[in-house]
Amino acid sequence: MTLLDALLRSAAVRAVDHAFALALRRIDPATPDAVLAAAALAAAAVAQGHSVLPLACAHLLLPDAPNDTPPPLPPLAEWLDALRASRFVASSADAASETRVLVLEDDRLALRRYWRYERRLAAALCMLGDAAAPSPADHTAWLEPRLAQLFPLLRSDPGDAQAIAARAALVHRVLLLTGGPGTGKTTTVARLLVLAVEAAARRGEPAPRILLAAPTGKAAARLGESLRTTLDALLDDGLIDAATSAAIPSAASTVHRLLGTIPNRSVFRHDAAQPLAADLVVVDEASMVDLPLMTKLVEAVSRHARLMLIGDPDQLPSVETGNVLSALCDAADRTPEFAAFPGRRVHLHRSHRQAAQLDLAPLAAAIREGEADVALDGLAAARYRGVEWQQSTLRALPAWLRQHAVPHYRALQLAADPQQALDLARRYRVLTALRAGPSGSLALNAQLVAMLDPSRRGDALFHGGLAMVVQNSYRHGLFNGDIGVGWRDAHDDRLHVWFDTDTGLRPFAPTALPAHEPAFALTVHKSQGSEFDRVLLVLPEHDTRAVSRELLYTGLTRTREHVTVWAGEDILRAGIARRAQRYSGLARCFGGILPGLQESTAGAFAPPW
Ligand SMILES: Nc1ncnc2c1ncn2[C@@H]1O[C@H](COP(=O)(O)OP(=O)(O)OP(=O)(O)O)[C@@H](O)[C@H]1O
Repeated sequence: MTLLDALLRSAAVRAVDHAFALALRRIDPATPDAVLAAAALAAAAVAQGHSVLPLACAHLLLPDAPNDTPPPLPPLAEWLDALRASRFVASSADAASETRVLVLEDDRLALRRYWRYERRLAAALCMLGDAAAPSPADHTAWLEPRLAQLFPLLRSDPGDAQAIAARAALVHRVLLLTGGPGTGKTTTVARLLVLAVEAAARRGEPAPRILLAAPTGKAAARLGESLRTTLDALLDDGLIDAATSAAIPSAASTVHRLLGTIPNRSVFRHDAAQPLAADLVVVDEASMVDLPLMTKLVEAVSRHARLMLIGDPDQLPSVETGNVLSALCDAADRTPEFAAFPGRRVHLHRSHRQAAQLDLAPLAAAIREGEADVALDGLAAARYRGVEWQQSTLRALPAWLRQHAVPHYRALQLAADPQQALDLARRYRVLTALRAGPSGSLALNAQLVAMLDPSRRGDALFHGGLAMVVQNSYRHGLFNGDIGVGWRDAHDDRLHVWFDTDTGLRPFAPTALPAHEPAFALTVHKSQGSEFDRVLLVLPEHDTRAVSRELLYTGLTRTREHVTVWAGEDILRAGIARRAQRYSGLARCFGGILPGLQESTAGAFAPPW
């Protein structure tokens, strides 16, 4: 059997990756098996979120199922020789040739499409950063006293990161504002927007046109609400005037909507030729934005505008390709020694959220730092308020679900109207590490559906049922991850599924819904950008690569009040030891050497490609 076929058989590549390699073989039947296998693996890597495949690490991408041993890969030197000799493989120097669908840099193989996205993104960021930045000298006289008013901590702590972020936002065209939950990212954004408006007024200019966006409708709604609450408090305290408050929008939209989707096209209305009508673009939950979307977003920001990307790079990266926010943070952190990132990153460390019921921060920190003993000791001693550890088996789970989860979901059926049902749905959610298998979201959804409405055969289209759309449908204005509630109208007994969309609460006929599945149990990946009062986090019984530090951190931090962790000690320990590695070439695009990448020179960045 060829290596290519063996990879398909062991599920190391998908049928679609295999078909991609076969298409290359049809073009050139003499293409060696090693090249075809590398092509299929590079395509499979994209599906796992990697934008490049370091061939030396390719074995790490093979499935880790205990009884399905993946085939051995070719020795690296031979593999590289075969690739270099292939008509389908470009080195970056001759990457302009369109027939070369793969690009090989050192031992890093990429699909040309994603290689180009990374370069386009880096070029677009450099264009923004290159544009003349306003001189900080304009503001200095008034800025410091004003900062001290808006950021009172500055008086006792000159290193207050929130104030540093605000200062940076006035100077840099590109700002990455990062931090964990409750570290004050939104609070800081509100205040730095105030400063941007006031700075323009002091220069005698009109207020900057500000646009706010987030990858999902839920995250956008949360950003808008949270900014408005902060601004209203500043207004009430007399710290800003009504004109300043009015200059800052209180509505955020999804990134797709901001860019203007065109039905059935992957390009948007706004691009470099038709940039967004904005002087300042703020994108929250940026860790969820994948590489192609981030590229199109940054290209659509006008050359004279500023861009702020807000997010938590410790969370799992976007389900799609590219650990974009993390890669940009990497590049920013290594500037100027190793890279030339055209902006600034400010990280907020301190959590300010005071929840009487929940003390998650020390556990989240131990997991982030990989300190398994600290985390497990704390869990075993019930030291983290609001965190409960159930070291139980999956066999015991259905009874627990019936007792603890089902009452929350039953409450949806008794709600007064669809809006109240959707509000109630935010109170509780079962989260899983995996989609498949006995601990996966598919199995737990099937159990929960059967408990809630035994007449259903697995779908959630019943009164009070929660359904999640799993594909983008621009026609419906529904996007992958949007969750709706089934609602039977008392007058005509017809069931509709109601969604909170960009344009408000909307009903959809079940037959008209895009692809969907029950949403009583969500994978942690799908839960990103959402928060719930209470969460049950279910881990598998056998160790798997999917359980990582980032997955645990993201799953736990979805909760506002209480989380139950259903997991054995071994799984937790293995998960805390593992990092959700994503391979990306983006940081290298900023013309730097990153440690471990074995580059010999730090070439200067030279856009555009
Ligand atoms: N410097 C500060 N001093 C006191 N309280 C603060 C400070 N910064 C933020 N807070 C409070 O901490 C809470 C969390 O702040 P905020 O919502 O801005 O955090 P966030 O990082 O945006 O959170 P999320 O992860 O939910 O997006 C809010 O109640 C806010 O008022």
